[in-house]
Amino acid sequence: MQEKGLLIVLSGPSGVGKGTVRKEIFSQPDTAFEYSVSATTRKPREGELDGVDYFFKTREAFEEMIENDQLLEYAEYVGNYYGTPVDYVRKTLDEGKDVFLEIEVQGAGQVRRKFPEGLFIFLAPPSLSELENRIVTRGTETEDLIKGRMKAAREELEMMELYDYVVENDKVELACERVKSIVVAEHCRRERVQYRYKKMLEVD
Ligand SMILES: Nc1nc2c(ncn2[C@@H]2O[C@H](COP(=O)(O)OP(=O)(O)O)[C@@H](O)[C@H]2O)c(=O)[nH]1
Ligand SMILES: Nc1ncnc2c1ncn2[C@@H]1O[C@H](COP(=O)(O)OP(=O)(O)O)[C@@H](O)[C@H]1O
Repeated sequence: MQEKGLLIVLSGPSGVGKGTVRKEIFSQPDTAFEYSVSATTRKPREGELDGVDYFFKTREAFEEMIENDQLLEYAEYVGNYYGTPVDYVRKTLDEGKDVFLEIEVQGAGQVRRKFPEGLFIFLAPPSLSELENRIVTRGTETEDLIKGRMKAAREELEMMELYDYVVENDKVELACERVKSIVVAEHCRRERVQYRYKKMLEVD
């Protein structure tokens, strides 16, 4: 039987740099994880592509996905739905590949209940003021939305203790290295290595 891949969940407050760290990880040629593209009802930002950055959906289409049980998790965040299509995740894990989710903390909580064997990594900002700087300098939000995101961020930071690992995103390259090292260590810690040896011993 094919050994299953590892479900890696990167979460943390909005504006901490999840998207930035994820893009950097996936731009590196030695990264062997598969990225799970999320569905959302938020409008595409300039340069974003359907099916690459997100599957952009209407509210009706998204609600249909919820009703048809097509989402592993979903959350409504600052007025929009975000969710993880479940088929891709299951299929890819069954193929023995690691799947990487980059999602906000409500959704990560749902994934934890469904996939307790997943690897849950919390990306933390160096400070609250730096988090606010990042949300402001990104410049995609109005003042009201920034306030909403900061309020959510404070609550989200309290969820940190439910995670397997906390990675500080001080410098993007360092944060990426930490995430990748954790995944390597996790593979060594779990049955994967033992499983391979068991197979070898069975053959001999
Ligand atoms: N629960 C959940 N959250 C998601 C998903 N995809 C993206 N998010 C999160 O939704 C939040 C808002 O995303 P977005 O509008 O792209 O803004 P940004 O990531 O803050 O630039 C971020 O915290 C994302 O990580 C998903 O499939 N499920
Ligand atoms: N380590 C970092 N140092 C400084 N700025 C960062 C760092 N990581 C991300 N940023 C910036 O912070 C802002 C928010 O990052 P983003 O990846 O959109 O966050 P998230 O996906 O968590 O909402 C962006 O302007 C990004 O360039």
